[in-house]
Amino acid sequence: MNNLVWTIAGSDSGGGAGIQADIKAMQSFGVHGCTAITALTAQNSLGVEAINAVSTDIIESQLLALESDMKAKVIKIGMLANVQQIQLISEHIAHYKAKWPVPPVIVYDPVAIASSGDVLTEEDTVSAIKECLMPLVDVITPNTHETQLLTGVYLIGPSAVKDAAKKLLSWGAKAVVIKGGHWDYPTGYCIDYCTQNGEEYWLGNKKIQSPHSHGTGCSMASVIAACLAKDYPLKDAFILAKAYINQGLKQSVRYGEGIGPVAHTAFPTQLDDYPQVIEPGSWLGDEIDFDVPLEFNMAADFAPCESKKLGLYAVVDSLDWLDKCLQQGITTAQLRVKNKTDLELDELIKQAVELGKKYHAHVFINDYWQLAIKHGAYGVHLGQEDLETANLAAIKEAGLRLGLSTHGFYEMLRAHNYRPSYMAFGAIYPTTTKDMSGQIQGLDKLKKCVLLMQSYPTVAIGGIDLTRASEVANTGVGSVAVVRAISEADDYIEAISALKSAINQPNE
Ligand SMILES: Cc1ncc(COP(=O)(O)OP(=O)(O)O)c(N)n1
Ligand SMILES: Cc1nc(C(=O)O)sc1CCOP(=O)(O)O
Ligand SMILES: [Mg+2]
Repeated sequence: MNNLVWTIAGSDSGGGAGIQADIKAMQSFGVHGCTAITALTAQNSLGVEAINAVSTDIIESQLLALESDMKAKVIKIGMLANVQQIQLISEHIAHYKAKWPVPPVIVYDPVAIASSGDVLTEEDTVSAIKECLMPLVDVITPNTHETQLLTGVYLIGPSAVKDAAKKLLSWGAKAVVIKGGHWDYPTGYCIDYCTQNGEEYWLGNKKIQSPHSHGTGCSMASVIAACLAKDYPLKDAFILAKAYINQGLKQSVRYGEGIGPVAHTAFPTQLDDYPQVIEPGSWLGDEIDFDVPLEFNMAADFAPCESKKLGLYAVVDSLDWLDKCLQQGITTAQLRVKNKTDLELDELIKQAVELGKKYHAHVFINDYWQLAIKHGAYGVHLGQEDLETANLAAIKEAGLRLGLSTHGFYEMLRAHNYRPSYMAFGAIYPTTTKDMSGQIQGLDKLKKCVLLMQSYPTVAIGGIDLTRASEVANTGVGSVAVVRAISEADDYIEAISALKSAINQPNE
């Protein structure tokens, strides 16, 4: 895996922002940072005394040295000190995008520096950014001040944020993250916005009251760049960058007489540091005028599961398989049927519930929450797309448990808003049971998610078989859900027994 990230940015002699912050943030996320320095700033904790632009020849020599030997997977661009620099960098990036075997992903964090002339307030700089650089940018990460300077849109509220983002997209950026750290909207909160491929996400948390916040913008963009280099989707990179900054603000200290730098720490492991995914129906959602979907019935705090560790979890597509699994002592199972008529479904779900009662097992019904309520199932399992349409209030009122699917950090935090009865993480490995391409999590992410969601029963699913079950269980996850490891086994009775042993579940 290519874990090389370049930062093309200015040096901060005070060590809190620019190149210095970028390298520290990248290091925290396990990527190797290379640099091409555009300016040598003279600054300390009290302010910027000088910005000494590096000549385009010297910048070019740094880029050529890196290109010949250390091609980047992601390039983060920070301070560009003048129009000549913007043009030079744009030409080089255009070349990389056209000629490299794997074109780099470009994260552009425009830097407005308020001292001896702010580059973003000069009209020819903004035109050069707009015309030369923006069409090459994959993700632009301005703060609210930089957004206003670039777009001319005054950010009086959330709809203005969306308008400004649309403008940046129309100039060619593929995705926009607008950092709300300096915004104080709503009062006492910090909300951030991201839009990509026609989707938009808002994150929010209470403002962390630390004056020592120098370098937060550069660091946040660098974490996004590092996470993209590690193949996280942008919405997860966005979450992790916010959590890293929140963690760093809590640990920040001053070194000079003025404002200290955000602290550089490690991968965030405390749920408290993670932002909230803002959803319709929530307090923050109302504050930022979210449209509530027509059929949306928000509910949270679903009935708990009997046990924190659900053990071997059989996901089956017929009553025959349900019966066979329960007969072998499996205590958690799911009926997951697709493409049946309403009449067939009604009968199947009724009988699945009866089988659960017969064997004193916990049977979840996938997707069909109305029939699960009608027949008094133990619980339902829903996907993220169901959250907008299912009547969650009715599921909760009927006392059914709710299991939710998640694929990554964004979906995990979204699911956490609903306080489900268990949280499922997938797909851990590639699987042929369902198209999960682009959503493979692996063991490292599973371990991180399980730690963050340790207050829930946790379930791992996707591509798990006998050879992998024990390494999955070693992440601390409380349950391993399987389809083919049972249904395609030569001897399903042996397979069930071996899977239970592999995850250290006693065979009752
Ligand atoms: C235990 C468990 N985890 C995840 C899923 C997937 O559910 P969903 O995202 O709703 O997708 P479909 O199963 O409906 O295709 C699951 N069923 N069970
Ligand atoms: C149904 C399902 N859901 C997944 C998710 O990640 O949400 S992966 C998956 C398929 C699991 O089948 P197998 O054990 O045969 O790989
Ligand atoms: Mg489903």
